[in-house]
Amino acid sequence: MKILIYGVGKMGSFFKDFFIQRQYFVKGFDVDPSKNEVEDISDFDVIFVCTPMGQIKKALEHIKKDTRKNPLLVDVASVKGFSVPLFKESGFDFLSVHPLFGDEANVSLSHLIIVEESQREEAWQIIEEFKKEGALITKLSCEEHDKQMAKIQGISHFLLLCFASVYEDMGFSTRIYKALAKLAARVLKENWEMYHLIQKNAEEHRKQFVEKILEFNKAFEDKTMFEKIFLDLRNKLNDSAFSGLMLELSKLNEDYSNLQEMRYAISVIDEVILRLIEKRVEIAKKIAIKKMELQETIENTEVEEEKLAKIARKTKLNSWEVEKIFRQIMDVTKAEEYSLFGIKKTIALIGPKGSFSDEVAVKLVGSRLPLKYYTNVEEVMKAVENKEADYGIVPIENTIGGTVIPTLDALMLHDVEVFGETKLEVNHCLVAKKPIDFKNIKYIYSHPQAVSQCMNFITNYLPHAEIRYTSSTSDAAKVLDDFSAAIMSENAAKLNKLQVLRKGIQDLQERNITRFYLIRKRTGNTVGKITSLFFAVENKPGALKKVLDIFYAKGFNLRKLESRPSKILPGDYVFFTEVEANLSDEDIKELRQLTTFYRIVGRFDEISKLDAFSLEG
Ligand SMILES: O=C(O)C(=O)C[C@]1(C(=O)O)C=C[C@@H](O)C=C1
Repeated sequence: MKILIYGVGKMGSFFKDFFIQRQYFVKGFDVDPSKNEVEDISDFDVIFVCTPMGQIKKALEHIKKDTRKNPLLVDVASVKGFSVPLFKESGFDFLSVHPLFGDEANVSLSHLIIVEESQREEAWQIIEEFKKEGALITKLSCEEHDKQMAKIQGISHFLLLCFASVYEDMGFSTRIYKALAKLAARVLKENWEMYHLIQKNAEEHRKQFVEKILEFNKAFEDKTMFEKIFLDLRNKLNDSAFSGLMLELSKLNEDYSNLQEMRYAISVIDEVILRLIEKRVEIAKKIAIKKMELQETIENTEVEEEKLAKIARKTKLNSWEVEKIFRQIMDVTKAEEYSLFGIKKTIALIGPKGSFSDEVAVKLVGSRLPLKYYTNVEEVMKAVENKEADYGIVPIENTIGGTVIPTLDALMLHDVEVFGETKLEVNHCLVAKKPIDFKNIKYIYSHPQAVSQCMNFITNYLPHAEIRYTSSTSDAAKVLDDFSAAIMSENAAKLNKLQVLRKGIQDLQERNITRFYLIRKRTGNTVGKITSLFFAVENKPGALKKVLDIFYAKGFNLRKLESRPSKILPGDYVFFTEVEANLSDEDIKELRQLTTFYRIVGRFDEISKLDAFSLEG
């Protein structure tokens, strides 16, 4: 296919380069000899007529006179009411298009409006090339095209010409003033006849525009009116960017044959997903304001779980993976909802939702702070130490199971401090997917600590069942089948939609209390009626007694005393104690003399509510 570009101005050059880059045979013809590449225009299959509008008629006459073939002509003029009749009169087959270009940063074709189609093979090939480039194709009638262009071009040119008339170069400028001057200069470089034709079509739009200017001129005298107009316009432009994108989306089809087209389609879809997530967040922020007014928590797990279940039912894809995406979207949404109220702090705890730590967190902050779930104490401590989370909740002791050793060991290793403690009464329940006789339960799933707290019940009622440990009580929910049961809190059972077979199965009825530490990255500034610390003494008789004597002499009661291997030498131990006193610098000085090592883990009081707004740190 041999292509002639008739008129090698700005538009002509674009088409010339476009087809040369795609390996076509292309020549330029121009009245300017420096741009002209051919003497003979008779042997071309396609001729793009890119002359100024006032010269189209002459160009068509020239082509008619000189051509031997029956070329397909391409009309690229921007006022179709003017050009199309001329092409029709010429008697040639022609394709009439209006190419629209991308923004400043992207000068390639972004949109091709087809006004007159042609059944010729060459026309199909040309349009395919534009589609491959990623141009969106819209079909409009001649009248419709000119009507829309009269508005789009007519008003913007009018505005720029008015601006040019008041523009003054003052040697300094703002970005917007400069940008407008640049745009106006661009318009003024073009052929005035074409711009006059555009303005002729835009008479009505110009009139409306001038009326609007006068209306605004009056309204802007009033501050409230200005604010209203300003904010309404802001919304209008936001929405129009969005609806433009949706229009692009609606034009995508699945009939692609080439990689570039498919990639473009996906990039449009990605952009739509992104804008939809942003829109989703904006609406959720409005929900957040309502929730605050109604004193409801930001997080509503019931709403979330219901939505996720619905999504999983609806998707044709891997529902587990799709659910993960939506969980992530909800996390982003919640973070934005929280930040609306200036809440950016997060709490790390052992999850999943419904765990005992989760119950504590909800009790402490009423889920006014975003919660980050981890699988074990070590991970929670690391998250706090690395500032992935601002606070952490870790279990330290249970009335039945005793000290939570992994917590002690992790406190020793990580750069965190305890700034508070809180207690939770733990009530274990035996749960299952549906009602089941105890004798038919083959397996019991739960966390080792929960199992150890319910041993009497298990021995008496479920002696035949095999115990299988899981990393958390509510993780057990995931592995349940029709012949197994799990031990977890009533809260976790509710969250996992499980049946409670028996409540309160723990050995010590009413007294199964777990104590939790509230931790944060070490600041060294903790205060409270209790001090937690590690210390080590020389390996000789009476060394520990001397330390204990200090506490005795000062009348400090010890709530707890544990020893843990130092993990350096066999037989080497580190002691952990909770002293019922706010140890002063003086107390610590005395300690230093009698110990080989000591470390204050924190001074703290019992906390029953954490005020998300006044948390320091
Ligand atoms: O429905 C709400 O309350 C919301 O704030 C929205 C949303 C969500 O992203 O879907 C976010 C937080 C809630 O936990 C539940 C749902």
